[in-house]
Amino acid sequence: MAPHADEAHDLDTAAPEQKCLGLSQVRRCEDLNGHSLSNGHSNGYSNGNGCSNGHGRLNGHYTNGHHNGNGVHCTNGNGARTSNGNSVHNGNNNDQGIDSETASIASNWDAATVVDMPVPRNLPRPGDYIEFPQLKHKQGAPLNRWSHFMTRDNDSPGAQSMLYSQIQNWEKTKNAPQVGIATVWWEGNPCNSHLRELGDLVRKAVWEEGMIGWQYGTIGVSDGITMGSEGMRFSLQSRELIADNIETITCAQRHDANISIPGCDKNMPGVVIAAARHNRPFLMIYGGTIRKGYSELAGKEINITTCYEARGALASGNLKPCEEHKNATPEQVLEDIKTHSCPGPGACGGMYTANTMAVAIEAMGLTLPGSSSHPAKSPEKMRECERAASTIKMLMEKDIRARDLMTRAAFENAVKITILMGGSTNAVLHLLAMASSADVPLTLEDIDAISQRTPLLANMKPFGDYLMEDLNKIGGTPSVLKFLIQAGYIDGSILTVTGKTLWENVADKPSLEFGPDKQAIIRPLHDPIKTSGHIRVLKGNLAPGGAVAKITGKEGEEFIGSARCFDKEHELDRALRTDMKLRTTKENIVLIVRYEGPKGGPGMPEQLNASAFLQGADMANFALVTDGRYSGASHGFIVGHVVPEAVVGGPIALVKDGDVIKIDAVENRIDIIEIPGVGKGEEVVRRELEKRRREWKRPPVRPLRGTLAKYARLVGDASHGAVTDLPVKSESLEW
Ligand SMILES: CC[C@@](C)(O)[C@@H](O)C(=O)O
Repeated sequence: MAPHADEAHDLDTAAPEQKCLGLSQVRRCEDLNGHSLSNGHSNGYSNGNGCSNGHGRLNGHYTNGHHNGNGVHCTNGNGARTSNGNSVHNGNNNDQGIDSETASIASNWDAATVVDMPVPRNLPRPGDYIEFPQLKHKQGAPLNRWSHFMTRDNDSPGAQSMLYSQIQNWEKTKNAPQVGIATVWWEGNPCNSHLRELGDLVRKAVWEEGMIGWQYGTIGVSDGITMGSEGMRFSLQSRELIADNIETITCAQRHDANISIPGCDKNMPGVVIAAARHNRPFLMIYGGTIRKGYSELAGKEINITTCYEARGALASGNLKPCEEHKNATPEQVLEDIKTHSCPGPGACGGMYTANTMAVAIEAMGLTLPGSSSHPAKSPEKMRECERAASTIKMLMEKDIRARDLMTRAAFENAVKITILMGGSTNAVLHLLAMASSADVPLTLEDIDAISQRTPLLANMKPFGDYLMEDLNKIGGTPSVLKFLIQAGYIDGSILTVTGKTLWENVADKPSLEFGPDKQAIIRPLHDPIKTSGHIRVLKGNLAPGGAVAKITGKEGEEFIGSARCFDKEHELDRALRTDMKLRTTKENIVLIVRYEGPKGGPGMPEQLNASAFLQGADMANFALVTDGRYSGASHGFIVGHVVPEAVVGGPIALVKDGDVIKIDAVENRIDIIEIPGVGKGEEVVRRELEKRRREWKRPPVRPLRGTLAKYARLVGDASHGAVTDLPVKSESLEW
């Protein structure tokens, strides 16, 4: 069937980085947020007013008179509110790629009366994605901007018949907007097992708003369950598959909006990457954290990490029962820990990867307030699901799309809160990947620069004492955001899914209190855990393309030791279990685990088994270096994401047992500084590595077929987020 005339060539052609959309005309702006994209990280800190940071940020001309009733006036105490002054009168013109016929369909939709909406538009580059004329922006009705091409007139009777069979109501089939509800549901993982129930709540609320809610599932992989096995190789690629899955359904089925409900680590970046690609009105509902567990035999609160660390403790004779149960064997203690670590549904409870990503995405404004800290099983989580329906409808009415919120300032918030909260190293990969999908410039160097000037404040696990459930009790992420906006670390002026600014979302939340007898989870600014970030981007002759370390300071800031190399994680695992000489050495050892990168693994597996073993066995004289990655639960002197990875001939492939390696988390370097029998110093090492490179042969790469083989062929390096959907520079792409 020939496309509708208005479906064919009705696209806006302005370059995305120049776009800022007024509604009845395309306006060109320097950038998306009133400051230059290229120097975005020089954001500086706001003046504590929590709303304006003096960058002319767009923060609040979103008036539609109904639904959110926000009237958005900044409530930051000083009334500061900035606008870039580009308010554009929308009027009722019909030049946005939606014909008059469609407009009449829209009349059922109580057209919004938006008059002034300087939303920072971040449209994809024309040609990057399958194009729909509805790429044109328009406030108010119709809300079925994408789906009406199937449901109007008689062009698609087959589609209409099939849709009607599910809806049983012609009025709705023809006119109601269609909201995709993507749940990363599957029942084998506590992080995901409850998501369909949450999806059902959302679906019901969407229908009650007069819209159609289509719930569907995506794939998911559990890091916790696959940890240490070949299955773990599928974990990182599941992020890409989730993104592909949601992009496919949203675009193929022409959904008018998307609500995604992820739970486990890769789920969150996966749904956000999808949102940047389909660029429909979007919001994310995080599945929520698990409750903490308790082991009677160990006599302490426990969580999933306790299981992994108990393994090392068992092997080294450190796993002991508490006094009250002193007759229990170590095996019984382990059994009790395993039984009680996961007391219900929800994602792993510390500031591990899932909670890190959820907090980061909330700080970007892509969730309702509190989404990242509401526990999986809580009335707050249920209310959030119900509220999602009216929120998405409001976003559709205002035509605020995913990329409009995915600005440079939003990404900076995400990086900063990851550091302030002691988040997972995986956030580096995921934020780079998410930014890449939204065409927002964000580099490893930007993350490093932010980390250098951002303190670590949260006393949360893995290295600290508290879990997300504890944080929720003191006000959760909204109270933390309120504090951090007031402190000037987080930009409160970004637009969020509520149609209000981040500051407006949290201004009336409880304030954190500091001092004796108050909370001990978030440290005051004058007493941080570390004055700069725990996430360190290292470079040096071992990782010329970058590496990412997690250094909280507890483990020291410098490590010098002799290399002990392992090709693949299972070799190290075997050595840790069986090589008593290695385990009992008093020498400083740098364990190198290679051929575990995105391509070489393939799949860049998380190496929690090794890091937890070292913790559980108190092996503080060991550092770990890998081209793979770590769990959010990993801590100790750990360096991952080494680029270039071994399989492409990176220097990590050339290290030999005994080489002396220095990791310097102050100067942010990782170098081979001495080669026994050859000599010391930069030049000597460089020449020796050149010699070894000539002798190096790439080991056979497996597998050759199937999803991981496809992944290995497509995936980029970790310093660029390990993405499979790399930005294409020109149309002359070689196939
Ligand atoms: C056991 C599962 C974890 C904690 O490893 C993973 O979720 C992560 O944080 O990376």
